[in-house]
Amino acid sequence: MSVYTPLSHSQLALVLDSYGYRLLDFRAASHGIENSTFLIEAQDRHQQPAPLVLTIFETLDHDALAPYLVLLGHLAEQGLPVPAPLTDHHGQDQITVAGKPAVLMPRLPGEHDFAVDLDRCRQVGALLARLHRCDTGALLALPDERRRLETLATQLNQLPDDHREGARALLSDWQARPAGTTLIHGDLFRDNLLWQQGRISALLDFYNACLDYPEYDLAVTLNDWCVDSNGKPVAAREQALLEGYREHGGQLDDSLLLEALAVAALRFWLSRLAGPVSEYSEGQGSKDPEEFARIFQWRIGALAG
Ligand SMILES: Nc1ncnc2c1ncn2[C@@H]1O[C@H](COP(=O)(O)OP(=O)(O)O)[C@@H](O)[C@H]1O
Ligand SMILES: N[C@@H](CCOP(=O)(O)O)C(=O)O
Repeated sequence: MSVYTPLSHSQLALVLDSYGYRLLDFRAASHGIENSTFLIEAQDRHQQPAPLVLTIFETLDHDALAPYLVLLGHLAEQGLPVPAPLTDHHGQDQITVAGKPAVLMPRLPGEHDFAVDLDRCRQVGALLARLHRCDTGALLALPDERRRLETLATQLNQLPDDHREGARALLSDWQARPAGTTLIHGDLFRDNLLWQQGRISALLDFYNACLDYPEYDLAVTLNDWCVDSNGKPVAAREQALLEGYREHGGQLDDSLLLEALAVAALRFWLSRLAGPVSEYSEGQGSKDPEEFARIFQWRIGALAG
């Protein structure tokens, strides 16, 4: 759970009122480290239950948030299990709460479940293939991952001596490639999916989405879903995820994937080293960088052959 911006019952009731909902109860979300997320029980105008989520954005401003909201609406329209933003009485999909941008969305069904098996890996691969096929014509420009990597490169001096120069060279090779043009999620970790009766019911947290190589998205995903507690790749899981991807029309370049796996491991090692978005959090706040140090070691070893 992370709540950087606490809200009182009456503050939240006022917010919901401007959308035509009556607040019954709320709690902080138990996952997530970037924003303040409240899971809400409410009633609509017809006294029907309305499960909702309010997210207060801790780092994105209104302009930066706009492309993600367009993206969510677009993906929901195309039948992906993502929450489309709701609009208030004034037709706005973004509001200001406690001085920060905020968005109200339907709460999608399902629960977090961190267990990994081959069937789940296959479903995740299939979901990524669907996402990567989405048309991007109607979207507003999304920030590009290359810029994020450029910013994260400032953390390279925090790496241990034996990895620093290798990591620098890897990143500079990667950055020299032109960016890909496929819509990618960029953060498909287990905590960004919900499950219901063994099927994926929600894909969440699109705030790392961008246009880049599908191999990079697969790499981010494989590094969370398909490694053991020592960061060692689990071949059967990788195969299942990639099979699911290919069976649903996804195509990939194996040598690009090998490099992307190392870059993606480094990306989350560096972002975890950079620390939480704010000193103050009522919850999880940060994640262990060492987990990605171990994954990086495996991935850079495989890349070196
Ligand atoms: N629309 C939604 N439906 C159901 N649960 C949600 C929804 N949005 C967020 N959550 C819950 O809140 C958590 C944090 O949301 P997320 O967008 O991942 O925040 P953060 O950006 O802080 O990582 C999710 O892991 C999930 O448990
Ligand atoms: N998945 C990343 C952190 C991104 O934060 P999230 O809370 O938005 O998923 C990691 O594990 O480092």
